[in-house]
Amino acid sequence: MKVTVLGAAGGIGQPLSLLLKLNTSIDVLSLYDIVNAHGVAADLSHIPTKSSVESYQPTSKTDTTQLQQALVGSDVVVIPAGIPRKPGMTRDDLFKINAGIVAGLVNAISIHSPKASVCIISNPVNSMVPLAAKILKQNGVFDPRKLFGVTTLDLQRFETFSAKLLGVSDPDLLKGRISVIGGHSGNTIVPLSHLSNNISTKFQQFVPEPKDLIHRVQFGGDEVVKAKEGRGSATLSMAAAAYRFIQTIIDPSTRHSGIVPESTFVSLRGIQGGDALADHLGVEFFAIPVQIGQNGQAERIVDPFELDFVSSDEKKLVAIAVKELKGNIEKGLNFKYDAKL
Ligand SMILES: NC(=O)C1=CN([C@@H]2O[C@H](COP(=O)(O)OP(=O)(O)OC[C@H]3O[C@@H](n4cnc5c(N)ncnc54)[C@H](O)[C@@H]3O)[C@@H](O)[C@H]2O)C=CC1
Ligand SMILES: O=C([O-])CC(=O)C(=O)O
Repeated sequence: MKVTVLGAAGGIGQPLSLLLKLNTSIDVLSLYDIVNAHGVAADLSHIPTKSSVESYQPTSKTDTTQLQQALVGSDVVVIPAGIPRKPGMTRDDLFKINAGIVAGLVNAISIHSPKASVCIISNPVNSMVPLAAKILKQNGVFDPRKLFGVTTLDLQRFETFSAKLLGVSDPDLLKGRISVIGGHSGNTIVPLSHLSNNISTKFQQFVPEPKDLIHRVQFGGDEVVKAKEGRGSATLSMAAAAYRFIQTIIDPSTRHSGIVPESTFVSLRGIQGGDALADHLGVEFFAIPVQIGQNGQAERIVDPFELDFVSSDEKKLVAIAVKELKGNIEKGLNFKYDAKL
């Protein structure tokens, strides 16, 4: 099992690489960054776990061999490369710079590790995943079951804040019993609390007016950006979230036994159950609970609408989310990337 982190020396990349180094299912941990990849790898290589750590860093602006070597033979590639927000910025403000970075990396993936599962963390996720899908498609290697936008941090926040309000001492108990669907920015983030009768009743009892909770989940990222006062956005909680998601891809035994699996932002068509959902929602990309198969691919969409897990109030939030998502998706698809630049 070879896992490659692109952007490994960053605020998310470093703690995420640490967590991956501690995972005993991984044989090779491949770290790539345009700065300090070797330093991070040297540091991690002093941890006595099974995996070997390799590092790759371009020696000039035109050096593509390092990225190629980092990617070759990868089973999973994670992308936390790109700039983070500062106070006053939206995730959409990151689009121009991050689209160029992500497009270049995904283009290289399509050439050097076309069969890898690709997990995109870089913002804005709502646009980066459509952009990545387009590039993979153009290069003839797109498998919608292997492209994931990592939205697990929204779920982590919903679990954390809900557990406090519900008086649940161990937030783990909520895993698979609440969910977050839609996308990964403000109004596109839709928390769902009606997955199980038990939990739904608890919410009615302890959170009869969920507006504040929903708002906190939707804008949890801003809370961290503000608290960091210009020194970036969520990194540690994000590393934990990405690790949680990657674990479900590389190690089926870590999957929780809740009512629904965890959500991820995917290209719906091409995944079992995706056509019906795309037709129902009127969007091609959406964060939705996805059953991950033995080989780490999205096997089946577990549709919370079909299961009648979405309340009428939540459906109104979904309608708002879909409206905004359409623009985000279009923006990603319209980005012009010239591989020769
Ligand atoms: N999906 C989610 O829930 C979340 C996403 N994010 C996003 O993750 C991204 C990274 O955030 P941080 O780690 O805090 O930023 P950071 O600035 O600390 O790290 C980014 C890293 O990417 C590297 N990088 C830049 N261009 C590169 C390239 N072409 N190839 C390889 N590496 C490259 C930089 O050298 C740097 O080490 C941001 O876009 C941020 O908005 C952040 C939190 C949550
Ligand atoms: O808010 C940001 O820019 C980073 C992010 O995506 C999050 O923390 O959810």
